[in-house]
Amino acid sequence: MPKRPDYISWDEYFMGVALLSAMRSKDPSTQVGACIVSPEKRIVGVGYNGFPSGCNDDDLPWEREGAFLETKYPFVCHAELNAILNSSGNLKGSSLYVALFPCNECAKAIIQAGIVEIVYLSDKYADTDAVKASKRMFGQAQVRLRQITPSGKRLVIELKV
Ligand SMILES: Nc1ccn([C@H]2C[C@H](O)[C@@H](COP(=O)(O)O)O2)c(=O)n1
Ligand SMILES: [Zn+2]
Repeated sequence: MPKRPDYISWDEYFMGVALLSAMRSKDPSTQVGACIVSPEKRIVGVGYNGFPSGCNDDDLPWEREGAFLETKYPFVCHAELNAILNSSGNLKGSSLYVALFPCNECAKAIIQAGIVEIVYLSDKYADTDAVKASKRMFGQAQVRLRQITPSGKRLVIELKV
C-alpha cells in the first residue's frame, strides 16, 4: 500500500502546535503560541501568553488600555519566553515557531538561548518600536526570519478516535 499522501508538512505541524498552544491563552484579545524545534526536528519547548504561575488569572487585569498598572502589559509573560522557560535542555541551533513576530524583550531571550531561526505567521505589530528593536537585534545576531504565508488550510482536531 502506498504512503498516505495528505500528511501535513513540518512547517504546518510545528506552526499547528504553536496555534494549538495559543488556544490555552486566557488573553481575551490576542492569543499567541510558540513551539521550539531542535535541528533534529524534535519539539523541545512550547508556550503561550499568560500570567506567571501562581499569579491569579482572575485578579490581574486583561485590559489593553488605561493606566499601565491597570493593563495586562506589565504582568503577561509572552508565548516565546514561556516556551524558552518551559524547554528542556539546550536550545542552541533551534527554530522558534510563533504566530506573532517576537517583541524586543523576547528577542533578547531568544538570542541568548541560541535560537537561530524565527518562523512566524503575522507581523501585525511591525510598526511598533518593540518589533523594530527586535528586528535590529535579530539582524545583528544573524537570526534567520521566515514568514509563512497563511495558506488558509484548516487543521481540524477532533477529540475522538
Ligand atoms: N510576539 C508576541 C506578541 C504578543 N504576545 C502577547 C502579549 C499579550 O498577551 C498579547 C498581545 O496583546 P494585544 O496588545 O494584541 O492586545 O500577546 C506574545 O505572547 N508574543
Ligand atoms: Zn515578547
